[in-house]
Amino acid sequence: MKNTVVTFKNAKNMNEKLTMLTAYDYSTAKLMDDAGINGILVGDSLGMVCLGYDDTLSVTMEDIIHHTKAVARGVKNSLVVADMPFMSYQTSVYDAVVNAGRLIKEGKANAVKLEGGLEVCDKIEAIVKASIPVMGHIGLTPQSVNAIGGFKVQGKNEEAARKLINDAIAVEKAGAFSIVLEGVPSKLADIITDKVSIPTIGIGAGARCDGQILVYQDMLGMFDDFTPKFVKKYECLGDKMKEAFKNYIDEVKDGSFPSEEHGFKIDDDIIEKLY
Ligand SMILES: Nc1nc(=O)c2c([nH]1)NC[C@@H]1CN(c3ccc(C(=O)N[C@@H](CCC(=O)O)C(=O)O)cc3)CN21
Ligand SMILES: CC(C)C(=O)C(=O)O
Ligand SMILES: [Mg+2]
Repeated sequence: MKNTVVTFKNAKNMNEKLTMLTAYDYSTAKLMDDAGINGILVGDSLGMVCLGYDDTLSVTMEDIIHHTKAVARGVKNSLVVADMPFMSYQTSVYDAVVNAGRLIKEGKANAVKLEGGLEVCDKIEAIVKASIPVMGHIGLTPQSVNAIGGFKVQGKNEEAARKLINDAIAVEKAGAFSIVLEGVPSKLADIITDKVSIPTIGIGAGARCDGQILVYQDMLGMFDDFTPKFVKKYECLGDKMKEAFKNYIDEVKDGSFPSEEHGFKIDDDIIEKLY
């Protein structure tokens, strides 16, 4: 059945965990959708895992739209959420609504996600007023990497913890249907999950969140530039892929690929005429 923002809200009330993964292309999204994932995020982590940047700041609207279109074509039942890239919503409420609209209209996303607490609530409110569902994202917010001074766990002291609780409440009040908690101590994430009536989706935020999300290359073991503590590798596909690439190289070099079965036939009398 098609997952909607209503599915997400009901899941919290039913105490049923929500599952999300990132995806950036058609075939990966299709596999996840077939597997029964609730939501797929076209994350701006795209910049790091697909495009090779050191952070997410260079990702553009065009990048996200391009990849969201591909993901949306692969999906039947998952909720497609597109990340609003850096500087597509921070600049003004107007920019936020226009760019959220493009992710829905051109990208075919079902919802958008943007980073921040109290300071972005005017944008969340305006986008929601335009009938576009918004997912919040607080804690470790990678678009603030230069302001924070790295990809670091947030909310470790009392003041910062209180700020995160207030941010979550503000984001809910602004109309978000769900909120990502990234890089937050587990016991603080528990408090936030209890304080808000929208589902919390955790990544490095413990087991009591209403749902979980991971970057798919991380959980498949396909990305090793860095491995956050919160990543569990369900597979080591990177090693398996490298092995397959090596076998292909060896077989082409030694002539065992392609074999006859991989070729196409033509009548011998035609070939004779060509000689
Ligand atoms: N592949 C990938 N996975 C992600 O989860 C991810 C991205 N890329 N790109 C966008 C952001 C950046 N994220 C990151 C990046 C690094 C750490 C990290 O290295 N954390 C360390 C230090 C934590 C600390 O010092 O507080 C860790 O051990 O987890 C965490 C999250 C999460 N997102
Ligand atoms: C890690 C998730 C939450 C994200 O924002 C992304 O992949 O860009
Ligand atoms: Mg992101």
